[in-house]
Amino acid sequence: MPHGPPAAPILYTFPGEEPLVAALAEFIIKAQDEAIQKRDRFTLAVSGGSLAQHLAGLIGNPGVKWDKWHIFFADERCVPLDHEYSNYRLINEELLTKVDIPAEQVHAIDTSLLDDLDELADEYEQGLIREFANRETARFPVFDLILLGMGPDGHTASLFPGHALLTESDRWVAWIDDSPKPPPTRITLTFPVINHAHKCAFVATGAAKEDILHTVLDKPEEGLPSSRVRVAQPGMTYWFVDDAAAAKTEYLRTPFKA
Ligand SMILES: O=C1O[C@H](COP(=O)(O)O)[C@@H](O)[C@H](O)[C@H]1O
Repeated sequence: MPHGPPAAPILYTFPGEEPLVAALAEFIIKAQDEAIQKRDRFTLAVSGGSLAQHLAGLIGNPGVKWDKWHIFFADERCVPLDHEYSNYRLINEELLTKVDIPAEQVHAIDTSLLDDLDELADEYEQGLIREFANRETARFPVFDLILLGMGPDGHTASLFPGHALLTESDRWVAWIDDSPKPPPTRITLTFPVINHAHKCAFVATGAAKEDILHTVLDKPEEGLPSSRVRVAQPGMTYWFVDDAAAAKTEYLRTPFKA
């Protein structure tokens, strides 16, 4: 199906952690069911950071069909997989070690290439090509779902404010060696990939995110990275936010319905 201009993001707010985690699991399972019905598999890109702990509603959930899941990383820090900074380590500890997903369906970076960021990003992109080639005719891979976080500076994945990568229009996976947040070296999916997904969902919680959420949702013209996530239609962008993070935004709330 051809892609159209992006629709405005949908904002769901929740009174606390527990209802947000439950709703997010329902939302992910619905995306999974739609994907399996149409394509017999579920392709997901996950972020690191605080997102990992918000995936707890999937653990032990009978609705999840783990054998159909193919997990990539929206961004990864260029460190060994057991390093304290590794996004893989976080997701592995919080989720993957607690569920029954085939190991070959989890696509971590190739840590033998940590000394050559160009090679590392290229190898990760090749993994996407192997997964998506001949399945979608689009110029970019079309993930069923990309789960994103947002840093207090408005960054998402490893796309930071003011960085040259914000205008990348060709590569699927890019590297940086000047991340303002440690560690400096990272790879990241680029905006064209993120904005071609079937669905993209941000998760942001806590009062430390209230100012930046206000800017990102109410002043998109400022062009912060998280404001630039606008999935092309028929895809959609969603925000799962708790009341603390939503305290300052005046953006229209939508009642959650999976
Ligand atoms: O550095 C990163 O930060 C963002 C946001 O993290 P959070 O802990 O504030 O939610 C995260 O989404 C990204 O994957 C990570 O590499």
